[in-house]
Formats: sequence, C-alpha cells, structure tokens
Amino acid sequence: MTTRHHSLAKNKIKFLMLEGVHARGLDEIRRQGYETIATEPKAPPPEQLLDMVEDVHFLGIRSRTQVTSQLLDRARKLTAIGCFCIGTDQVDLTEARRRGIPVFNAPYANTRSVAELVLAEIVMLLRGIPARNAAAHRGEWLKSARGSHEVRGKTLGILGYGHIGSQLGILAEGLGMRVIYYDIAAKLPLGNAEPVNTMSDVLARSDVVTVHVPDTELTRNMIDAQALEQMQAGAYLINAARGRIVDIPALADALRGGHLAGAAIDVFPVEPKGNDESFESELRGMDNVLLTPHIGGSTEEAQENIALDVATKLVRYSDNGSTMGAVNFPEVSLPDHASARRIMHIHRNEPGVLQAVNSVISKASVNIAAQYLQTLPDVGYVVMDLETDDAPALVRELDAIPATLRTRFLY
Ligand SMILES: NC(=O)c1ccc[n+]([C@@H]2O[C@H](COP(=O)([O-])OP(=O)(O)OC[C@H]3O[C@@H](n4cnc5c(N)ncnc54)[C@H](O)[C@@H]3O)[C@@H](O)[C@H]2O)c1
Ligand SMILES: O=C(O)CC[C@@H](O)C(=O)O
Repeated sequence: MTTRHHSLAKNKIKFLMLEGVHARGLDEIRRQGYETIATEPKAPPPEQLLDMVEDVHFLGIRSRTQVTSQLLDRARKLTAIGCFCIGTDQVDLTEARRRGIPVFNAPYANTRSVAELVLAEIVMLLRGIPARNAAAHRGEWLKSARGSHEVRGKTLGILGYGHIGSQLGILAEGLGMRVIYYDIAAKLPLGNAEPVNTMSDVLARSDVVTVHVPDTELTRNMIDAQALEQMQAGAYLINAARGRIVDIPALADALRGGHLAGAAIDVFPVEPKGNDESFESELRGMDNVLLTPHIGGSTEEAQENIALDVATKLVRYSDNGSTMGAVNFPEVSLPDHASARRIMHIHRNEPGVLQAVNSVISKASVNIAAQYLQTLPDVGYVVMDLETDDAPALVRELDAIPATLRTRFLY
C-alpha cells in the first residue's frame, strides 16, 4: 500500500457529502474554513461513486452508501469518513482502518427519535390501527373493540438493550408496560426493566418484541422462522434496527398464517437508493403491517444534531488529529498544539515501528514537546508535537518507514 501525507491548505481539502446530509453539517464545515464541499441528495450508484471519490479527502454518508474495499482503493486521498447516522455496517471498517482511515458516526443523535417512533408503533399495533386505517381509506368502517388492547400491563420484549433499547424501555414503562430485555453484553437495567437470559425468553414472554441490535454476523436473520414460532400467538414484531436482522419471507408467512397479529417494519434487506425508486417488499399490501421508509431517525431535530456532531468530529480530526469517537480506529484525544508542529503517523502495528519513528525524530535532533499513542492489534496512531521548522522533511522520513500507512502534519 502506498503512503502519502495530507498536509494541505484548507482550500484544497475536498469534502463529498452524500445522501442529503443536513445543511447544519455543511455550515459547520464552512464555518471552520473549508470551502470545497460537493453534495449529492442521494447515494450515487456504486460505479459512479468510484469516480466521484478519487480526489476526495473527507466523505460524508448515511446508511445507503456502501463503502467497500474497492471504493477505498479508488479513494486514494481519503482521510476520514463520517457516517451521518448511528449504523456503520455500510462501511468496511476493518479495510478502512488498514488504510489508515478513521470512521466517525453520531452514536446518540437520533436515539430519541427512534425510541419515540417505536413507542407510537406499539400503541398503533395494539389498537389495530394499521388495518383500521387501511380499511377507512377503502371506505370501510371497522368500529369494534375486537383485537384492540391498551398497552398498560402488556410485556414489551427488547432485543438489544443499548442506547435505543434502554431509552425505549423507560418510555414504555411510562405507559405502564412491563419491560424485559436480552442483550449479549451485561447492561444496567433502567427503571424496572428485567434482564432475561436468552432471546427465547424474550420471544416467549412478550406481547410485543422489538429489535434494537446492530447488523452483525450474529444478528443476521436472528428473527427467522424458528424465532417467530417461539413468539406468542397474537404477538407483534417491530424492527427499526437493520433490514437483514429479520427474515422477511418468514415474517410474511407468520403474518399470513395468523400466528402474529401484526408488525411494524422500518428497515429492509434491500431499500430503494432514493425517493424516486420504487419500494418492493413481500409485506406490501398487508393491512396489519405498518411499513415506514427507514425513517426511525429521520426527524429535523435528529438530522440537525447528527450533522453537527459528525461534522465537528471530521473537522476536529482534520484540524487537530483527534480520533475521539472513531468506531474503527485507535482513539486519541488531543489538546490544541499551540506553537509546535503536530505530526500524525498512522502505521501497521508491527514490532520496532515506534523505535523507527523515534529514531527519525532523534536523528533530526528535534525536541518532542508531547507525544500521544494508541494502538489496536493491527494499527497504531502516534501524534507528536515537535519543535521544528522542517516538518515536511520529517514527514518524508517517516513515510519511508515500511510500516507507515500515512503521515500528515499540521502547522
Ligand atoms: N431505523 C432507523 O432509522 C435507525 C436509527 C438509528 C439506529 N438504528 C439502528 O438501531 C440499532 C441499535 O442502535 P443503538 O444506538 O441502540 O445501538 P447500541 O450499540 O447502543 O445498542 C445495540 C445493543 O445490541 C446489543 N447486541 C449486539 N448483538 C446482539 C445480539 N446478538 N443479541 C442481543 N443483543 C445484541 C449490544 O450489546 C448493544 O447493547 C443499530 O442497528 C442502528 O443502526 C436505526
Ligand atoms: O439516516 C439514515 O440513513 C440512517 C438512520 C439510521 O438507520 C442510523 O443508523 O442512524
């Protein structure tokens, strides 16, 4: 892999922001002195994107743009990626790290929006609103209490008790629901939520099961035919996490067969790339299913907060080198570098590499005002504040170290 340094004037640093990143993020980047910001309202087709990223330094995406190793190979100047959302499964995080590219996201900025939507869906499903609404649009009048229930006293089963799951649990308790959850990690139960030992316990005990896990190898098709069978007859399923977690044909069968009373699905294994593409799903046309176009986190409040959060992280990495909040990278929190030159060296974490870095500095008789280091098993990140007038010469020597992935310096 070739190495390069990115010690560029701000007006030469290029941002490409896709999928309609909120204007607040673009304003923030401009406010910090960056001028070259290209924007796209949607995720470009993969082939087109390969050409678009060639000279881009900072890439901003949401959930639809796939950042593959092929794209990373083409994006030879790419310095960091901002996911303007929570999920980062659309990015090959390991390949990005191996190329020295940190990936940032907004881990909490739309949590509340998702929790509020799911709470509303629980009420809607238990009252049979999706079917009654569809019937009324067809001119039918389904005035009946049959199959309609209060949520008070019902059991909500949460799979994945992270930021969204735990926030939702508190809101649901406010409506009088009993909350149980299953998580692979030990989590502090909030309110009266009860942790249970297995996913099967949640499936068997809940009136409503809601999924809030990330998309991982473990969670793909986690809700399959077998899991659906374990749910109580007449229960409801909600998925506002990721589309590949629920086996949609199996869910359609469970709904058609009447085992489940209804579902609310916000995310799908294949989603349209933009609002002008048609949405295909086996669930279309089912009156007892609430279908929403991946809008769990799509509120004005959330999009603005996300944009500011991720834009700030990208700018901070560019201006200061801080990787705090990176999801795939050694995290280094850095103070401002007042008078010294700051050199940032990203390397494969191999024996002897730090010694080689320090030897470059000591041979040049440069005083190190401060040094910061964090490593992951495969990649290390060292930041040095140096009292030197010739940072470019040092960068050239650091680039020559075989384990170097990339080096940049700041004035
Ligand atoms: N629909 C939307 O618009 C929308 C918006 C925001 C987030 N999301 C998605 O919601 C999901 C959850 O977000 P979050 O912020 O709560 O994430 P989080 O990381 O805070 O919580 C996820 C939880 O799932 C647990 N988990 C992981 N694998 C598990 C497994 N196999 N079984 C049980 N638990 C498991 C983790 O330990 C963690 O506690 C993510 O997939 C995210 O992409 C969707
Ligand atoms: O805005 C999006 O595209 C995705 C939102 C949501 O799924 C997330 O992961 O934050």
